[in-house]
Amino acid sequence: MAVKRKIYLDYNATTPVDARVIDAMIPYFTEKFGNASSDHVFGWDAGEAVETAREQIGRLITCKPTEIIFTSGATEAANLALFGFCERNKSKGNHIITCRTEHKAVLDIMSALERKGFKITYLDVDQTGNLDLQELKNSINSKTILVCLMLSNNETGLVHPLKKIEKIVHEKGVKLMSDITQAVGKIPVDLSELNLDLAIFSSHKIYGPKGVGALYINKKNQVEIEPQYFGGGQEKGMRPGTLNVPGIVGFGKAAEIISSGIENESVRIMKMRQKMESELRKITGAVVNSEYSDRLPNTTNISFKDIGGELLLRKLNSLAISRGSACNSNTVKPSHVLKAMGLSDDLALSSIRISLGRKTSMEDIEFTVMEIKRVVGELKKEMV
Ligand SMILES: Cc1ncc(COP(=O)(O)O)c(C=O)c1O
Repeated sequence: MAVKRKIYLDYNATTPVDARVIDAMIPYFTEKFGNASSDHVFGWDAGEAVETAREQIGRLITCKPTEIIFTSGATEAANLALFGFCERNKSKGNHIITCRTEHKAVLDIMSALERKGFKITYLDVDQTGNLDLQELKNSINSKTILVCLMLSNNETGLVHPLKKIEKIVHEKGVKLMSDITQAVGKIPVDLSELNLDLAIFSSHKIYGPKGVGALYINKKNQVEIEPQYFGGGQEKGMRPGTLNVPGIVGFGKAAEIISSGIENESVRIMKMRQKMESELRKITGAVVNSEYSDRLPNTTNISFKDIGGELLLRKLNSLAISRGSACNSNTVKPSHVLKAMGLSDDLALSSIRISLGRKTSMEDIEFTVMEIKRVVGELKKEMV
């Protein structure tokens, strides 16, 4: 099908790699191709570049470079964190608390941990996607070793009050892990203030390359995990294997670039989102999910009552938007996040996620609004 105009509005799924990031990476494929573990000049160059990246990332999230372990992405970091933590701490208890609206990268690991004998509490959320902090407090028992709650939701953009959560969890002597993948680069994330014990995030959400991410392990809080892979001892033995030097260099550069512009960019993006939502809300039956909650500036999740989401996306073929999270897009199951918020199957299926980013312009937004209004109007006519 010929598509005249293409607008990318799926920045929560992935982002284009910044040209400056590519420039920074190229030498590490060519003249500086060394293995960071090698003890000679090529290895030293590569090793130094990895350490620079660690510093750049540390500055973005305010943590020590030594607290960062490079992985292939947030999913691998989540596996290492959760299996590694549970294995190391199983003598202290077998209970973990998480939430129904977490990303599959966390929820699937929780199911695997359940099969290994761990007990998982899945906290409910209200219609806005928010947690009941009293319920969190009440769920912690003498067997609880870990609470795992994301900073911001990939589908709705909802931001959890992690600072308050941290107080509750630490007062009970329990450790706190967070999937900060969607928040990093979109809102300021300061780990020295949040006092998380473990955190996971990814390069490709911040205009860096795919296939590289990180696990943060809080040194001050003496968090310990058991390695899950064995080999050459890289990354303090936590993630052995030859390092993806070009990818790591790109991740570092992306972190450096994004850290200087978060505030201005979020104001620019918020303005566009406000304009878009105020227009889309005029469509009869349109509801913005998590609208009045603390939300990422770039994310809109909107339901159109009685309109099939699949048909809507097919007809909106000039817009790259998503139904629920990218990992769900091949299935027609309603989003587990929207279902947890109490939406019916039909309403959840009629929801789309629009996520704005660096290349989005006001003109794109005007076109998007026009297209959505036109297609929803057509679909409504077809229904009568
Ligand atoms: C909240 C969240 N967690 C984890 C992931 C997985 O990240 P990665 O693709 O780096 O494995 C994603 C990506 O979609 C995400 O949005």
